Amino acid sequence: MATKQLKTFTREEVAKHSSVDDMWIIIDAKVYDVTRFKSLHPGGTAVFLDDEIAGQDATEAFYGLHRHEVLERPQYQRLQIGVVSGEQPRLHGRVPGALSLVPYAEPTWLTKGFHSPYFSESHRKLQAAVRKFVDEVVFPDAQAREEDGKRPSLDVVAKMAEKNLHAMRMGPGKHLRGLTLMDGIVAPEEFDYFHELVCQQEITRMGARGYGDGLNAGAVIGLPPVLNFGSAELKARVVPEVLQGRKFICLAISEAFAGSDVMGLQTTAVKTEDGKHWIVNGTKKWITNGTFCDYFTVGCKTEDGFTVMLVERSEGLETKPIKTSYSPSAGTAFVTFDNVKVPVENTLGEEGGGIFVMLSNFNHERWVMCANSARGQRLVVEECLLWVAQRKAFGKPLASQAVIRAKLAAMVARCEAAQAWVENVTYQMCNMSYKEQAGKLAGQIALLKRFCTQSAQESARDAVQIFGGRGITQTGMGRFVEHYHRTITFDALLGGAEDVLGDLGVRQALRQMPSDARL
Ligand code: HEM
Repeated sequence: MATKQLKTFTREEVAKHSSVDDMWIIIDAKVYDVTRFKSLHPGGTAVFLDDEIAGQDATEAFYGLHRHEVLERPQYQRLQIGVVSGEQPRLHGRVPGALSLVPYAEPTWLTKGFHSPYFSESHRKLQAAVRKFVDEVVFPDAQAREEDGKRPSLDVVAKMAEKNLHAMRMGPGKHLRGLTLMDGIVAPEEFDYFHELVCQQEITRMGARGYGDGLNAGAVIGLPPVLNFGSAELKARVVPEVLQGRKFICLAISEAFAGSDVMGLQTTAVKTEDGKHWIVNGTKKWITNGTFCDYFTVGCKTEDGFTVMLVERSEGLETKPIKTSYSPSAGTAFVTFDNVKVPVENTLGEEGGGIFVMLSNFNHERWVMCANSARGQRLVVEECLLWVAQRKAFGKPLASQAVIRAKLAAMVARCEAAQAWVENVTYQMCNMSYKEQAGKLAGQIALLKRFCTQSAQESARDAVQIFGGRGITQTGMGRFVEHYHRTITFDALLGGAEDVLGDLGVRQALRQMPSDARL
């Protein structure tokens, strides 16, 4: 199709087109012919008949009611017939791959003129590449899948695999050996938890919570037990196909009977007489990615206590979707095991040693959630700052109301505090062995997660107050805030509920109290 030739008009010429049968408007120096469109306009025809709109510059009115992305939709781009002579369009929405210049929209280490002791040139290069990739490849799919509820597109999963993004989301370790990470930007041996933080936070920045979980979050929590406790044969078979996005894995621990109470689980695994297989019976609930997974890392009650094993989708294993408050893209499932036969070689760790397998997994899982929570909050701060600056109420920008500024002050403080604590813990992880992390950081990460999810929920509430009705509307200007507010409680529950984690953190601290210290 030939590109339409855009003409140049003076503002006086545009003003002549202000009748019902011939109507133009200006938005950001671009001239739109809305004569036919106005009767199809989702906001009604009447708005265009206003003397201050027809034939006039409607930029301010437009941006008070629409996100910039509306003008980027092909069906509306076609309405543009020209530009105002001597003027240049300058307004933009999200610029793919670019850093945002909105204050606090980026963590300090990505803010011009600010410094950080943690991030090197290699982290910065990775960040730039992952942002570009996520914005160009993943973001459009995320928005579409959140809407239609389908799982993330397999070609996006495959493209992420080409960059080895699935592998990088597992953190540093032997699984990265020999891989080309993000076209070789980072060498596998230099990849550390800050590199992983970059990957996790850039993916979260999409603002699509259900889709984000659908995008192999199951592997982030379900594969490490295989990596750390699986036999060499099992790892050789399962790990590459999961990291290459050809097979999917999830963590199946929680049950309807027992949420955070791992010892109260009722799914059983009993050995066959020849000792070669486990026979698994029971159910699991709220299993992220379960609807489409090939592998399930399952916690079972066994003769010796609690054992974790890798169960493959096979006869007797069924999954049903659970409707939750985020999108079905996450593949949240109810899983039933009816005499499912599992080779004993699929046992992860010691028989009866499942608690150790689970506990050692929790730190990384919760740290990922903290990293994501800190980044999710920041996106909401950015949305709110943009909104209060461009939206007018009572004849003044919303930002001129002190009560709005007070809310923003609290939101900024929370997200900066969360990020600073996440970066500090990340630094500790980079400098501690896996075992040391398990011993020293479990309490700290539990408290951090509690802080992140509580502050996220407070900011979600503030953001809805700032956006008003749009904060509870799934389309239009407040759509990211609505989504955030609707889905934020997931973070506060998955990987341990807030009260449970708070208690864990304090109990750990009390255990380390010096016996001779007194007030
Ligand atoms: C080329 C110009 C325009 C296009 C393509 C356009 C498109 C749209 C679209 C797609 C919506 C649905 C909501 C959304 O997706 O954000 C909408 C809603 C709306 N539009 Fe427009 N519009 C244009 C110009 C205007 C102008 C100049 C005004 C007013 C002065 C206006 C007033 C409204 C109103 C009041 C709504 C409903 C907003 C809401 O429910 O929150 N539109 N428009």
